[in-house]
Amino acid sequence: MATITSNQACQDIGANVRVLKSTGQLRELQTVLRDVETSRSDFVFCADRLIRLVVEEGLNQLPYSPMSVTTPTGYSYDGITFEKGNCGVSIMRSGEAMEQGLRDCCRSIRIGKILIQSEADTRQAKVYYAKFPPDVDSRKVLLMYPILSSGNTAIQAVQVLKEHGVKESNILLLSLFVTPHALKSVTDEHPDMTILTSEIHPHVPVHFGQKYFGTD
Ligand SMILES: O=P(O)(O)OC[C@H]1O[C@H](OP(=O)(O)OP(=O)(O)O)[C@H](O)[C@@H]1O
Repeated sequence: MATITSNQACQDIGANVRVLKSTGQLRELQTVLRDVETSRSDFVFCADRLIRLVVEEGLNQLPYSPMSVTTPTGYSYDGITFEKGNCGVSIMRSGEAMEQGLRDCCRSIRIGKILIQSEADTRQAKVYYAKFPPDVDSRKVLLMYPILSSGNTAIQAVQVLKEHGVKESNILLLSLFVTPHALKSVTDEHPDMTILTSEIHPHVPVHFGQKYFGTD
């Protein structure tokens, strides 16, 4: 069993933190998502493209085994097959925007959900709902949340997973935009979890959920 921990599509920028390699396409998507003039339709279209890039690269972080197949011409090809035993968990609401990108790659993957809301005055994150596959503690978990601003929501979600028996090292947090502050908070709190993002930047599009779903 092996994993591709570093490849041409992303860079390791510290223990368990990976960032997609910056390309023109990636930069344009990040620009459109930040632009106040972007229509909702363009926003959703570009968000879905960026989500797909992060999800595809997230799948590259999962373990695989060698597998040989026979081609129609009788040639034996030494390929690979990814290990079973993965699941997704989306943090509501904006993490739900990433579910389709994951399903497009892993047709029948199980997807759990967590609802966490921050108190307006204290910014304290509180868990309202959590549903996971029954054997979540033995699975690799692709935790989905597009924006890490303070990081409080993600920190709380990982805590809930740990309370359900998931090992930190089995969690891969997929995010689109992360602030340096959130990155430090999350990695200080949960150092064995892996984080994959498209960008670390002090200004993240905090309007993501509102604009993607068109609700306040
Ligand atoms: O890292 P944190 O500081 O916890 O914040 C993460 C996200 O949550 C907030 O959005 P919102 O409450 O609208 O979340 P939602 O879109 O998921 O509903 C905030 O604007 C960020 O986009």
